[in-house]
Amino acid sequence: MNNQEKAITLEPDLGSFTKEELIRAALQWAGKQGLPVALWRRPFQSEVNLLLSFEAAKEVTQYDIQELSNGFAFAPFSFGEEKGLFISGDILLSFDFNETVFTPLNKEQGSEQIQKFKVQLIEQLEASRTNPEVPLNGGMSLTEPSSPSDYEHLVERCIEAIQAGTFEKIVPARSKDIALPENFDLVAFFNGLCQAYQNAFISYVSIPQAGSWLGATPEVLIEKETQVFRTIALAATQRYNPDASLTDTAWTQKEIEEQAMVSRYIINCFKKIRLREFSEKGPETVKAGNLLHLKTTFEVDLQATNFQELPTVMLELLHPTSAVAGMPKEETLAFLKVQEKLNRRFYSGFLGPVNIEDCTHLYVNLRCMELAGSHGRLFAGAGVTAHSRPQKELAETEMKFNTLLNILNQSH
Ligand SMILES: C=C(O[C@@H]1C=C(C(=O)O)C=C[C@H]1O)C(=O)O
Repeated sequence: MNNQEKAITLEPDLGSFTKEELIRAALQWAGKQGLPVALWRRPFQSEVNLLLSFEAAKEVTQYDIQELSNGFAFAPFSFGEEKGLFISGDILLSFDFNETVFTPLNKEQGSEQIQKFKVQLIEQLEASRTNPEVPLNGGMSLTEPSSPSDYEHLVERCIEAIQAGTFEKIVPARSKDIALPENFDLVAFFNGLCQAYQNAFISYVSIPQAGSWLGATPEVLIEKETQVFRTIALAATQRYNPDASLTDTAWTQKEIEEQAMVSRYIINCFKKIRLREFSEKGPETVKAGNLLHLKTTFEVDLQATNFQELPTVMLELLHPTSAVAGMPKEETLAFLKVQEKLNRRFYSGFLGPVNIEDCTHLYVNLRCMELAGSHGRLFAGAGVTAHSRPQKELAETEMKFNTLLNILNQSH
């Protein structure tokens, strides 16, 4: 285990608690003290991770992957103009099958911190029996007007702007406020998402400066697994039909072009930094919950190209990609700022573990919602091109909201 002390297996005194009880108590512990916390499950993994920190999340203007300690990144859509957040990890809790492992990430304090934390966690586990509620960060006002017809008009304005020639593609977004079920259970909802969406990155992040966010995103922004760098171009959307095979899925010209633009955007980023040695696989049809998308995967061997800074450089160049903003980037960002009338906050920003076990996995924060009190605010966008139809794009945002809504309704 790189940079980290040997993992300490859970002592028997905590062994009688279930994974759900431990997760709940750890989230409550962090919430009560106003400390940041991140809970996630990576695609196709059974392991659930929970990162705890003993200090506030740091505000950052850059994520230097080579320099950062073990932690979790949480960046807003307007990262660059606004600061991003970084949770420096002190303790990593990993839950896999019936085993829970506590790993100290902070070399100086290490195992002593774990022992102290376990004592506090036991107290919290007791308290949790009488009050199972997980405290949420944030208290957004739920007043943003974003009616379905407002969105259709926004799509119309996007189509007009594209036809006028300045833009190739624009991705307008909207939000939808919902009342949470009376017996809302965050941990049950998180588990429901993990079970329903094997190929998504499931996350719950709660940071006093950012609020509390839940999501099930299908989109990798950048990944570094030891010496492999990876990014993907994901776009185009249709409803998943369980009776049809993925390989038989037909895509319209509009959808093929829309996704090709995202691929082109990534290749242009590689060109900018004169990187020629990359592999490209796709486009292929992939399932994301109730939806299908087109995806192309790009990989680079960091050792062979001798380009260790690549993840940091590509992160700066890629975000926000044309899958969530548009093409050309700067012009669409300026257009959306005036026209969208939505504070996206952390929706379509990025998030994920950094330098944990020598891997970094950053995802685009899609299919997500912000939680506040008894309400949630869902966010979704759709790629608009010259051939878009407002009604269809509106329906697409509803389908994207359903990624979370279907499971919320099922698990309560
Ligand atoms: C913008 C979103 O999704 C993105 C846009 C897509 C599209 O326009 O078809 C598809 C996948 C994502 O890259 C979202 O989920 O809110």
